[in-house]
Amino acid sequence: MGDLLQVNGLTKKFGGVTAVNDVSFQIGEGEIVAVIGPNGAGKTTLFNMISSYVQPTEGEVLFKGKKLTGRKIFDLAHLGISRTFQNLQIFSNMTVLENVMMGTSVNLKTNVFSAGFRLPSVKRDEEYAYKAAYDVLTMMGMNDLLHEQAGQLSYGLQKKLEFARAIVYKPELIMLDEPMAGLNDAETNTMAGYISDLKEKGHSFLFVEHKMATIMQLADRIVVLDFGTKIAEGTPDEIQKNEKVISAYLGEEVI
Ligand SMILES: Nc1ncnc2c1ncn2[C@@H]1O[C@H](COP(=O)(O)OP(=O)(O)OP(=O)(O)O)[C@@H](O)[C@H]1O
Repeated sequence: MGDLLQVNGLTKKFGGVTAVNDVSFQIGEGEIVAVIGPNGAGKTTLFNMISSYVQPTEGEVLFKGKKLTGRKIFDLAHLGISRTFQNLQIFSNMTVLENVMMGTSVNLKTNVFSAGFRLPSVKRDEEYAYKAAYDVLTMMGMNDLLHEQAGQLSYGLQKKLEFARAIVYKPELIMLDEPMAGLNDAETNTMAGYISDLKEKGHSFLFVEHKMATIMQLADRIVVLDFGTKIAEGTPDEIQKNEKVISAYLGEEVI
């Protein structure tokens, strides 16, 4: 399995605080990697560096051998990387369909939402965006909500909507920051099902999550952070038995 993503020695210092300290790991094609660790361990900062929201103090990230570090956020989408956020980032005043259509703009030649002229290329792009968004929303059982205002949806549905927007342009690597947070058990299982299905289709995932059962079920490999440092990496089985991880994070009850 070739490496899709290589994280090499990432460090981030905020003034006197070292939020992430010399963290390295890889993600192979079609692999699901989870990042876990106690609150404040540096998970979100690591995520932000990988997705170019935050520049590292040291280290670099390669995607299919190309350097990501220093690129614009929009470039990442073009390269085939998407991400969701711990705090939902949907367009509340737009409809469900429009939100997901926005996610397709990376694959379009024209800007569907600002194009003033009714050129054939704009129409083709609009049709593409509509069909791609419709197909994803149908797959996720949300096709009866197409014209609802996104801000009016329940929290669980808004999480699904953000996920739909992240996957609509079929990125190779999908980064999810706490995709199950705030979801009930049924919603969590549904979300886990979508992730497994996409893995079957060859997509790779990097996700941060606190729900242990879901992580153990989904992840091929787990990276554990504590105080910004990687203290362990391994399969779910290995991580559950790792003494350092148990004392730093998991506690005795999980084993
Ligand atoms: N912009 C910032 N400026 C200063 N310190 C920051 C900044 N962002 C994060 N930190 C600090 O870096 C450390 C890591 O924070 P981070 O949010 O990455 O942890 P986390 O593992 O994602 O936590 P949680 O599980 O609570 O989301 C913390 O000590 C935090 O206070």
